[in-house]
Amino acid sequence: MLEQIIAKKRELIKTLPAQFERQEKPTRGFYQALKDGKEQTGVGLIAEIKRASPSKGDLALGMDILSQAKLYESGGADTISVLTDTPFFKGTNQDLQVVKAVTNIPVLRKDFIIDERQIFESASIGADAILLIAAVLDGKQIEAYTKIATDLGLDVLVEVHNLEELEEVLAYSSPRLLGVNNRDLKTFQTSLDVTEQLVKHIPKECFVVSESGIHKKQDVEQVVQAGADAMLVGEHLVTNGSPTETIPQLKEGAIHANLR
Ligand SMILES: O=C(O)c1ccccc1NCC(=O)[C@H](O)[C@H](O)COP(=O)(O)O
Repeated sequence: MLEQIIAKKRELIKTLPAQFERQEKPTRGFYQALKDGKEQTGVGLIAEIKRASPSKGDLALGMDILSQAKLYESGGADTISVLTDTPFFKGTNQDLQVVKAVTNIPVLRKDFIIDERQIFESASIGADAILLIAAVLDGKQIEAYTKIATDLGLDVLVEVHNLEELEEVLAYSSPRLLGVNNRDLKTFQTSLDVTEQLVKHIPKECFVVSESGIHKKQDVEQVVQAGADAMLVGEHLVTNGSPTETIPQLKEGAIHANLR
């Protein structure tokens, strides 16, 4: 699946312009917002706008992005992730622009970045942070792309799925924000044990985000207890009623973990 996604991405990148306009406005601090969220509630939250996915198909095709984003913010999300990939996730760059315009919290562009022009594009559409995936980039590319993003004022979330990817990343850079994705990209199964296992190998200075497969407060308790500082939640928040109720419920899991 990942190979198919990347093959399609390569085709689309050919159509990107060589240059993009710089944003006038300064970016919102994505990393800082997650840190503040952790300090205030025990766990930072990246709430995801996810219309569809390769593993689950259509999740929330008719979702009103504008009100969903506002509900994320008023429900207590510290930041928002927007999947901008169209062929596999049915998201768009415009989704991100809408989210940025109607909220005051930082926005992550969640896409499959394999070319530096996509980083300039991310800045031009108003992203405050980008995702770099170790399953599709080597350590050197992650180091180089992080520099480009940082120079543009963007924060970077580096994502790993296993120890091999983690070691490759750490051999070339020291990411401030490290995402551990609990989804196996071959089987699509999610297991929070991935966070438990990998956190032990992550330097203490990294701010760890547990990503995917988080659906209830017990899941949050498990990943926070394991050492995660923040979580990235998509499916649960787009399919389970109002985020003003589901977000506080999830965040409660951190209180339980920290009380132990
Ligand atoms: O979600 C998928 O099916 C998927 C398949 C292949 C590559 C990436 C995929 N998802 C991207 C994500 O990382 C998740 O959207 C994100 O972590 C939220 O996960 P969830 O809370 O389980 O929706």
